[in-house]
Amino acid sequence: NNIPKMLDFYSQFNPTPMSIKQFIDFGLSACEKKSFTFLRKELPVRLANIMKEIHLLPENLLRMPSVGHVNELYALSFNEILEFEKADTTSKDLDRFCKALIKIRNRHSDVVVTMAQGVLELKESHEIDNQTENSIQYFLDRFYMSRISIRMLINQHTLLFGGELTNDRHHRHIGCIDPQCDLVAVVKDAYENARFLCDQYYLCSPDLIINQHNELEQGAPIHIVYVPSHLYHMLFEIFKNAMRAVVEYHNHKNSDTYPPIEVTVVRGKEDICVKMSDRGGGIPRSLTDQLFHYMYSTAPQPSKSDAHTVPLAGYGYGLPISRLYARYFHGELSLLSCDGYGTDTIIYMKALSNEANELLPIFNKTSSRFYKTTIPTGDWSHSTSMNLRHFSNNSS
Ligand SMILES: N#Cc1c[nH]c2ncccc12
Repeated sequence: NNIPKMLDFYSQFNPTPMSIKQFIDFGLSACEKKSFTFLRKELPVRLANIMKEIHLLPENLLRMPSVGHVNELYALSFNEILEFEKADTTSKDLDRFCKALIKIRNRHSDVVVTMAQGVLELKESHEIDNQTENSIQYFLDRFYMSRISIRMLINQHTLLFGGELTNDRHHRHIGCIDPQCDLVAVVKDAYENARFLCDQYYLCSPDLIINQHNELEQGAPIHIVYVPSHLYHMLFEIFKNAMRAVVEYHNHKNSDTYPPIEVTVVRGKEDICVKMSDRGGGIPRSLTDQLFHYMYSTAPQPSKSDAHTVPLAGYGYGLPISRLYARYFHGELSLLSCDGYGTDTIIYMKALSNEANELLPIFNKTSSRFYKTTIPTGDWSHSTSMNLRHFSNNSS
């Protein structure tokens, strides 16, 4: 196929966001033909929307070898799905479609790391100005959100129709969604795994206290219709950062006991929150934004040989991508730190599955304009002494 023409065609359409409720209802009626008919249009639309944006990247990033490689992967996958444009819905075609989706998912498994390498190649070869950094931050948030959404669609289809037996532990799951996800159980699971790494690296780890508050049913366990693997990913990342902060902060204070990490799970009418509070010394407000910056978080990764010395929390892309998982279904991940004391990190999720809509990037004039405009000069005062340059030196 002539890719540029097809790219222009499919990028004209806006992606169609699904809510968790729609994923559940669709999964319960489980019609493979309907799913196939939806995906053979929706997947090319989502791929084309983000591929058009890749081509708008700052020239020097686009020229990086790793970014070129990712571009090729997307073109290949885009083409492979277009093979099914005219296919009818015989069971043979449906089976080939499933196999193609699994092949595409595997092809793209390393894309997060490959893009990070592309950013590193740029960092090591060019001076990065503010506009480039802003474009990269804007792009990667949208690129990784698009990727989360495409992998969600592929996982739902292959889990529902791919013939892979769902292990009985998850017989009630609809694809990768658990209609009765037990939040406290996921918190404990993420804590145990992060604690294992912490013990291995620091030979100690902070304890865990879990509080629950169910505003709608006093004392009842708190469940949510959600994707457990997304919640786990966010909690595991935050636990690693919190444990590292607590142990490193208290080690240099030569205290041998660590304040526990407190997790509070709250169910409200509109939001379900998981707040994690640590007394790990916190970080200054001037640095909190950087935790979510891809440029700042991109450092040469340790090679496989010294993998055992990988820091517990490397501030890799874990936090920015965890925030994307929270935002993907219209939630949020907020980090509120008190420098000198500790940090609260709150994961917000929608309590109602019909409000948990996918949040998808749209390629249009607005997004294109972002890459072209220069950042407006500041319109708030600065604290430098420059303001005093018209006055005599006030130290005299
Ligand atoms: N995520 C997360 C964090 C949780 N606690 C932290 N303390 C210092 C820096 C980052 C964190």
